[in-house]
Amino acid sequence: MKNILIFRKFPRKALSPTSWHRPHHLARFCTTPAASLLAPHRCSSSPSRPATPSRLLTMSLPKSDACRKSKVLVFGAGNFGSCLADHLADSQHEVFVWSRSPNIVQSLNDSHRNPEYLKDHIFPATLKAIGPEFPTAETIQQMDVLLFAIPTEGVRQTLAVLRPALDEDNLPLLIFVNKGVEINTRALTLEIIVDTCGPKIAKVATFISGPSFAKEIVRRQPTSVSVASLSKEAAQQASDLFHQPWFRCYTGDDPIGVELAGALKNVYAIAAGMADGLGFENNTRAMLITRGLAEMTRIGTAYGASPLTFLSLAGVGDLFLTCSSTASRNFTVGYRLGKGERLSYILDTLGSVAEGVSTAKGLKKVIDDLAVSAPIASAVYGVLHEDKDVHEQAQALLCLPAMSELDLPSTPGRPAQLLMRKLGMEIV
Ligand SMILES: NC(=O)c1ccc[n+]([C@@H]2O[C@H](COP(=O)([O-])OP(=O)(O)OC[C@H]3O[C@@H](n4cnc5c(N)ncnc54)[C@H](O)[C@@H]3O)[C@@H](O)[C@H]2O)c1
Ligand SMILES: O=P(O)(O)OC[C@H](O)CO
Repeated sequence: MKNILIFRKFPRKALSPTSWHRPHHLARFCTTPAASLLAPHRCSSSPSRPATPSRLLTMSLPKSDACRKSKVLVFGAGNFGSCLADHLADSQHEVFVWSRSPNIVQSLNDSHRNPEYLKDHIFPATLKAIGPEFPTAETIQQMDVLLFAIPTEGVRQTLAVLRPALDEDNLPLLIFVNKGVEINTRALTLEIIVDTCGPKIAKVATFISGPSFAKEIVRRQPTSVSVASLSKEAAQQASDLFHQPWFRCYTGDDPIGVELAGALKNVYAIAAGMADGLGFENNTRAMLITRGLAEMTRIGTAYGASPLTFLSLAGVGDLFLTCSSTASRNFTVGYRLGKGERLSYILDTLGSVAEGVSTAKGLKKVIDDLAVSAPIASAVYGVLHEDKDVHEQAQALLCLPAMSELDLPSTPGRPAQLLMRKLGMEIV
């Protein structure tokens, strides 16, 4: 696969080994009695800033190019944008976060708190918020890394505004963490990037996905993610940027699979939540996770992704997390539907995005186009967007005829091949 690397060498300054081994907020939680090593604890000078289990303080990463300081601009100060900005600022990078909300910008800068998301968390004082105006071309051009943490429906518009500020011969690293499919076009983010920024930029775009609740990352609970790009070098650089003992990165070259997995698992999390809300128990959840994985793999393979990607952190890892926790917004939407609440009321009161609701719509078109069997996703679509009764959909699923367990489509790959052609590349 031929690939031209065009992004700028980053970062510029080397971190000192001390700061690398002990990110700044951890330095405030120095020694801890052995008995409390595993319990998150608090520092008297910063009472609400939670610590990493302190034995991590003794861990260090090998010195490499990663031990350098980058200038990062995060688009979106919601749960995930704020949490990743926090993580990178703690790793001594110079981090800016853009928000459309003047209230969030002011509060992050003045009191180091986000008044709408992760409200209990105190962010590093080094983190700077900008907005509500879109960042200027001058600001964008100073960055080594642009990190997009906004819902998929906002990516096309954001990239269209941003594009004139990008110099194809001197690109920052571009990282996307959204997990969804665009409703009207059924496009993945890689395709949105090709459409708005062109193939040269899309070839180096990098996608991070995996089991990663924002509220646990800010408490430095050990977390792992998949980092995928068509450019090996871009994936490695993104991994170097994020990798820490409590945030482990695993690189790969199947961005289409990683993206699809991240988007699809949200739909199955809604299904698992519905089952819980209806009163079904553990066997049923395990069935939904396993059959959901089979569906995801079938859809992904028909699309042209590698079936193995669905066994990754972005695949089964995130599916397992999101289908088994009430901390998931998608699971919560399903649970409340199962309990009989109306979707419009649930979305009005959720306070944050549940990407599975819009993805189920885009995904339905993908499933129909591919003529792939995805009864669980279709049932979720029926409840969300065709006003079908959740009990009836569950019953219809349970009454499906017996089938073969591990069928994969025999002629996979059309949409991915079309996308690769747009990129001037072929799947090998
Ligand atoms: N929260 C998590 O734990 C988590 C983990 C991994 C991935 N993600 C993914 O990250 C993405 C963002 O999720 P989140 O949890 O931060 O959502 P959120 O609802 O908490 O925040 C979304 C942010 O994006 C902003 N936004 C929305 N539309 C926008 C637009 N058109 N232009 C600019 N900004 C816009 C909102 O104002 C808000 O600040 C989603 O795709 C989600 O699936 C979230
Ligand atoms: O709260 P959810 O359902 O959007 O899940 C958040 C993340 O995607 C979990 O990895």
